[in-house]
Amino acid sequence: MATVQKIRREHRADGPAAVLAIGTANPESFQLQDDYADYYFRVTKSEHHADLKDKLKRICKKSGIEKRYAHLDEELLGAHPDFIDRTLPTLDARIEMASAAVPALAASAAEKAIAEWNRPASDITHLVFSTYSGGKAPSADLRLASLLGLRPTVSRTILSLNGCSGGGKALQLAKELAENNRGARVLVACSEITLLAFYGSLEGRLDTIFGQGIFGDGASAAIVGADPVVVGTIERPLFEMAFATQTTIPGTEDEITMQLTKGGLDFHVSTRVPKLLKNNIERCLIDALEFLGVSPTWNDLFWAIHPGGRAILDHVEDLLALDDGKLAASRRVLSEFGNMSGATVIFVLDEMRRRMARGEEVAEWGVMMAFGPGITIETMVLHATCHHEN
Ligand SMILES: CCCCCCCCCCCCCCCCCC(=O)SCCNC(=O)CCNC(=O)[C@H](O)C(C)(C)COP(=O)(O)OP(=O)(O)OC[C@H]1O[C@@H](n2cnc3c(N)ncnc32)[C@H](O)[C@@H]1OP(=O)(O)O
Repeated sequence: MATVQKIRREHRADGPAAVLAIGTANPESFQLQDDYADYYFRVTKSEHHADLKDKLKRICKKSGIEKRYAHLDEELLGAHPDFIDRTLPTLDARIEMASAAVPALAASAAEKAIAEWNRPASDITHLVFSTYSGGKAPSADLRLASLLGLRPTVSRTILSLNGCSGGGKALQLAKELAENNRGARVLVACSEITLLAFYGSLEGRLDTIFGQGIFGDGASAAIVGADPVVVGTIERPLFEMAFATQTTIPGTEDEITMQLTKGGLDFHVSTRVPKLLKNNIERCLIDALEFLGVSPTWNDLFWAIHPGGRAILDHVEDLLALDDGKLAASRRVLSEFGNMSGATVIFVLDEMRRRMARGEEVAEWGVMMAFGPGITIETMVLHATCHHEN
């Protein structure tokens, strides 16, 4: 008779989990940051809020963003003018729209990841899906499984309202699943669509103006698995996942919040967030790297930091005295897409592997960090295996 220990040993993977493929997608419609304040106040018919328009212009100018994508374009908004007024009961209509758009965008990203992975979608054993843009069951994870033709036994997990830390958490869960289930192949999908939180401006609601200045829509996907199939180089690891932690900054529950209301998704991000992160991330980094028994200088590592805002990247760079270019992957993603909440950090990994393939980043070891409500800090130590691949 087999023992539980023996069964456990046989069902665990031998090697560490690794990111085996990445895909990303955005809606077709985009706005240039330089034009955004004019666009927003025109389509929301709020030109009379001149002071708020000036504020949005200031935020856009300092955002480090050039372009952002959005599912809710002028035409769709024209068909739903009630979305502009946050006091109207539009939640049902927003959720209906998001429940189709969120999995569809996730499928576009996942199809690219699966094509790169080089194996059929039916080989995926687990799905971890993260989004703040939902409010229905069955959720976007089931719809995505159906769009991709995943097997009926695929084991699904949905993470809701994790905000900007959702991608980090989803990757950490994927690592645990892959290492504890021999042969598992986990599809991580993050899909964020801002239409739940799109309102016209209102005096005294500065969160709305802030959100309009930095957030955008996007979906990202990664395939995670241990013990890659190397015969015929079917699977090629990009980043081995060495160690992951989650930390919550005590007493910061009210600094980043999200709540579904009858009028959509209400959110608040305090102006203290960049400073709070600056004061707390070094401890997370030291703990994660001490556990591994290494103490590199910060510039010896590569950095895949969630670009929650330009000020967050500036604070991290300053705190760790990082050389110019060390945060180039995060800054480029911020510039090209804005803050796509939980989806963003996988975009940064995608950009990082391109930089590594071009020889623009040579560090072998690195850190991925994502930040969200809590305030939660997700930290993962990565070992890159994609430097000399292309
Ligand atoms: C086409 C796309 C369409 C998109 C539609 C989008 C619709 C909205 C959707 C939102 C959904 C979001 C839900 C997710 C929420 C969870 C987010 C997270 O988990 S974690 C998110 C983590 N991300 C962050 O925490 C963002 C980090 N922050 C930053 O990166 C920067 O502060 C900055 C870029 C925003 C401004 O640059 P900086 O160098 O600081 O420049 P200054 O000091 O000169 O300030 C300029 C003006 O900005 C003001 N202001 C600043 N902050 C806030 C605020 N929080 N609050 C309000 N206002 C704020 C400040 O008061 C000043 O006003 P004024 O004096 O001129 O009147």
